[in-house]
Amino acid sequence: MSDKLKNAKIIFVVGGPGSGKGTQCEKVVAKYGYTHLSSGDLLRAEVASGSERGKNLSAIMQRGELVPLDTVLDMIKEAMIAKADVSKGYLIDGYPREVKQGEEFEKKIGPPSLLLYIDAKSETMVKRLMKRGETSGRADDNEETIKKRLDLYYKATEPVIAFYEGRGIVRKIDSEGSVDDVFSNVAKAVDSLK
Ligand SMILES: Nc1ncnc2c1ncn2[C@@H]1O[C@H](COP(=O)(O)OP(=O)(O)O)[C@@H](O)[C@H]1O
Ligand SMILES: Nc1ncnc2c1ncn2[C@H]1C[C@H](O)[C@@H](COP(=O)(O)OP(=O)(O)O)O1
Ligand SMILES: [Mg+2]
Repeated sequence: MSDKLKNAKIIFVVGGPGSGKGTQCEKVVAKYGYTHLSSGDLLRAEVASGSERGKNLSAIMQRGELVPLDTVLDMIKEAMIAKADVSKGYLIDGYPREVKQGEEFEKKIGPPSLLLYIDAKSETMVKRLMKRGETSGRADDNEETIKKRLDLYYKATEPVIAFYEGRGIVRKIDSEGSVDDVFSNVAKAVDSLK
């Protein structure tokens, strides 16, 4: 356990690909000043660095699969420590994507105070990702990979919700409405933390 993160306020942001996690996190940062760490963004930065590790990660992500737990957890922990002196709290976006990731995170860093479950219909997520794919330049925003990512989400990530529901820290947010309507409910959930 790293002392610097001992009492850090941690919010897990969990939801399917294209549910709106990143969009809502940006609005939480603007309003509350939290530190937004997106597992996907950290991984894409590693890929962009051209490192050997990045090459391996890129192949996995293009297949819509999960990268190794230790890799993504170490990257998140490193990024959290780097901001520990200035952070008001952390939005961990896109992690955990399976129950054992949550367990490992809690062993190495600490427990979450809240889990924001960003919930959208499958067809909505596909529609949004296909649209995002027109401009994102992401190798995983294509029909075939989107399907794999959705399958993986329902199989591996939805059990994360149930795991934390047992602790009473899950706030389910309907993400079908407009960005602002969704955010008004996200803000209520974050305010409940104060
Ligand atoms: N409430 C919403 N209504 C319509 N489009 C949305 C909404 N939230 C996000 N989007 C769009 O859907 C795509 C996926 O959103 P994003 O925040 O990247 O989701 P995630 O991080 O969960 O994959 C983006 O192009 C984003 O602009
Ligand atoms: N916690 C995690 N464990 C394993 N792989 C992860 C991960 N977070 C992200 N990845 C990999 C698999 C994802 O399909 C890919 C993109 O992640 P992302 O940017 O969070 O996707 P999205 O924002 O579209 O939901 O990176
Ligand atoms: Mg995202």
